[in-house]
Amino acid sequence: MVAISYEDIVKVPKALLHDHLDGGLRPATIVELAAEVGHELPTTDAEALGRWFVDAANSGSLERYLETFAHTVAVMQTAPALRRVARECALDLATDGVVYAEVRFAPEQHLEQDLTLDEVVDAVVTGFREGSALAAEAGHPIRVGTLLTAMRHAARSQEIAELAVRHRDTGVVGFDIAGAEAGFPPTRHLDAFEYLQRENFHFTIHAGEAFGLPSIWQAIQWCGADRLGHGVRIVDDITPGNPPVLGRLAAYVRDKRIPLELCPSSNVQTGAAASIADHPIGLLRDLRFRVTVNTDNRLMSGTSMSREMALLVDAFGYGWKELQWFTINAMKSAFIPFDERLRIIDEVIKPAYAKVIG
Ligand SMILES: O=c1[nH]cnc2c1ncn2[C@H]1C[C@H](O)[C@@H](CO)O1
Ligand SMILES: [Zn+2]
Repeated sequence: MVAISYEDIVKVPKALLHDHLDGGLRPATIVELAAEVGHELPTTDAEALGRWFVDAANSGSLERYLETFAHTVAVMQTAPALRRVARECALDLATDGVVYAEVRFAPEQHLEQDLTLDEVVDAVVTGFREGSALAAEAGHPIRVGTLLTAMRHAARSQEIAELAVRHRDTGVVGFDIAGAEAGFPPTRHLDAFEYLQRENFHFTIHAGEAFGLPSIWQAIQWCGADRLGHGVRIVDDITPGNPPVLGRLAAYVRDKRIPLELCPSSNVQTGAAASIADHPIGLLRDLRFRVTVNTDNRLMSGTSMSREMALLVDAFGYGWKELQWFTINAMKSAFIPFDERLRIIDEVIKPAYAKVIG
């Protein structure tokens, strides 16, 4: 069998559920926007800046990895800057062959000048719409949904949850919490999650990345998360063996088909996995958890959706069937309505993979 190349993977449709807007800027855009606002960068050479982000994020600690966002958030403080970054994000994802993406960001981090929360969301959603239109013209149709993130160390989750619900008919499809995990359990934001449930809205929670099972358990059993952002530490509840034995929480996650938004390169950088080959995605896929493949932060990982898949092909020998399975898993787990998900699976994903599977 001929190995699948990165270039082949770019050509097939992919679905991405976990990508941060402020973790995916083009280095050249950061340089330009920083010059406009007088923000000092580690270097003003775009190529060197791209390398700087990856090196700085290769820290082995989530907290240090998150420090790099100071430079992206600093240049995303005006409506035109947010709109541009969102437009370029949609274009870059579409050019990489992503046909469906949920992109998240934290509106509360973009209030340093005089924008309101609603203006921040409007600017980003407009940028995604413009980028998607440009991508469609260029022959790369993409549907981008926005997720609003609240920072878990802060105390604005209820406000951000209400903001998300307010914009649910104009592009916002879900809610999330992110930021340093240790010391900031999801139950701190229980009011927000209960509010979202009463509103029949969707949410995912970053859990089981830098902190283990208690965080995953709270996210699901206390907060009612629809999906787990990362969730990779669910392996701590699986005893190796032949066959491996699932504890009660791991069994629950698998039985209920709770989607895991796994982000291989990001996990290697923050120390959640030793290498791609050692990443629990191999085991979790073999055990048929609802596994999805994601980028997390394309800038900090120097990656793309196609590159993440290519790394998995190299490490685990996956073929087109597995790549299709990841893609359909993601599409089934998306926060847009069922009929739209089905349309993308039946009309876009399955026909394209049928051609390459043969
Ligand atoms: O992988 C992550 N874990 C926790 N927080 C994260 C991760 N990637 C990005 N963030 C944070 C930093 C961003 O500023 C924020 C909103 O996108 O979310
Ligand atoms: Zn993330």
